[in-house]
Amino acid sequence: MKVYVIDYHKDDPKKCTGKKLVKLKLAELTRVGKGIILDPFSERTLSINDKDILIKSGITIIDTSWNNPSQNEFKNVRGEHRRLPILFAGNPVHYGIAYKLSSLEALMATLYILDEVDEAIKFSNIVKWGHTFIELNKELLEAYRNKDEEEIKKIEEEIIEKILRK
Ligand SMILES: C[S@@+](CC[C@H](N)C(=O)[O-])C[C@H]1O[C@@H](n2cnc3c(N)ncnc32)[C@H](O)[C@@H]1O
Repeated sequence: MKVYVIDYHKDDPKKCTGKKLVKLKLAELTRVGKGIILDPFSERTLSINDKDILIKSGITIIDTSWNNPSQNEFKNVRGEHRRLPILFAGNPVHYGIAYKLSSLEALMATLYILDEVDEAIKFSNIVKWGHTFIELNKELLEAYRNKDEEEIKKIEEEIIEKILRK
């Protein structure tokens, strides 16, 4: 399984998990999108239907800043764009915030949902807080795992409704 990173060099290099993946040779730098493009602005939601794309062509993470992400940084990248369903960041910068995942967390979530749990856990070991993300989202990740897009959207709607009712 191939992991690619498009790096816009917008974040503190010391905290950047995209750079870390490349440095550890767990991902390859690219300028063109390949396979699944992790794009929080996408209308399509990642699901088990995307597993073939992962296997054949891999996954591309777009490492930009959450402070000022430009939609063009995503739009200009060719490939199969997918957003992740609601999940909460476990990293120290955005802890507890919905949807604002780090590059590494987005990769772990993708692998988990596509039923590659062992791979997701392997990646969680490269940072101190990696396991926190999995623990924090365990119930959600298990609910989304191996499900198709419609099922995932339905689960997500129910979760959001529950949060709003609180
Ligand atoms: C905005 S960058 C932040 C990069 C930061 N330097 C780091 O180390 O995490 C995180 C990237 O992970 C992916 N990502 C994060 N949350 C996502 C979500 N909810 N849906 C889809 N992709 C997401 C996207 O490729 C996104 O651009």
